[in-house]
Amino acid sequence: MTQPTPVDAPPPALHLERLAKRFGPKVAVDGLTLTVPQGSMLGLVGPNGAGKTTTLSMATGLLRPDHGAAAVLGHDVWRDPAAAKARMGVLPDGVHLFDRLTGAELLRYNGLLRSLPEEEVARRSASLLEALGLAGTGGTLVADYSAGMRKKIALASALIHAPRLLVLDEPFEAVDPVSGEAIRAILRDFVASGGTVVLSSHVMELVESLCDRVAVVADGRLIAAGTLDEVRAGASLQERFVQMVGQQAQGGESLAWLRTS
Ligand SMILES: Nc1ncnc2c1ncn2[C@@H]1O[C@H](COP(=O)(O)OP(=O)(O)OP(=O)(O)O)[C@@H](O)[C@H]1O
Repeated sequence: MTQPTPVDAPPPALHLERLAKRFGPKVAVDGLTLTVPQGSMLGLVGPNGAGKTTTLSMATGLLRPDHGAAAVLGHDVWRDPAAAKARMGVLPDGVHLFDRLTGAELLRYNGLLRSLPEEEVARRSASLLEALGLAGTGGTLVADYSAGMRKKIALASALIHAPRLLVLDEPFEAVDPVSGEAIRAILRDFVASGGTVVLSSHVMELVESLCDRVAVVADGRLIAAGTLDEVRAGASLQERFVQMVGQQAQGGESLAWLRTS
């Protein structure tokens, strides 16, 4: 696979090379190439059905691409999955958790699965539960968690082995503002210490305030990528996004029947 970096440069945190996926007649991802340098926070944005989740699923080894390749810190996700996955923490779309475990048990399970010693798992679990505002609910069954709490425990599970790359599908969805702020602080700190984050979101203001790089996907193709300033080109990200994607809200004449008077 083509590496766009010079031989002696550090490998990118994530490199996607002409990834493609089709579901029956539907082309979900159409030859998408993207490089995410280490130490950056990239926001992946695009309209509903653009192919973001499919891309992230292929990037993280959850969905096998029809064509193309993905590499995490130089390790091919499909040819060397153990090395790639050891370096990556993933918050997938529509997380399926073992919900008959308590939050603390779920973290312990994930920590032990990552070969961490028992005491280290306990230490990291306690600090993650605390940082994410779940300290009082570590003994509650995940089945009894709210949607936002499930998102937070899934994020904690993705962090417990201190990965170098975090791939997060809509990490702020259903999360309250206080927890959202805590998650932002965790992600900023993670990147400041050399980690890399790739997150998808529909909230342009959030991407604008948190990310230093943006990739815009539409119809399974990358239509823009670069630093935040390069992509927004003097406008707000929201304005640029609407211009690029061309799905400006219509006046709603077809909904005239909805007007009551
Ligand atoms: N398992 C599947 N079977 C059939 N079609 C699928 C499947 N998964 C995704 N698709 C289709 O592929 C396209 C891309 O879907 P995907 O979930 O990747 O988009 P997305 O950008 O994440 O959307 P959203 O912002 O709404 O979450 C859509 O047209 C979707 O209907």
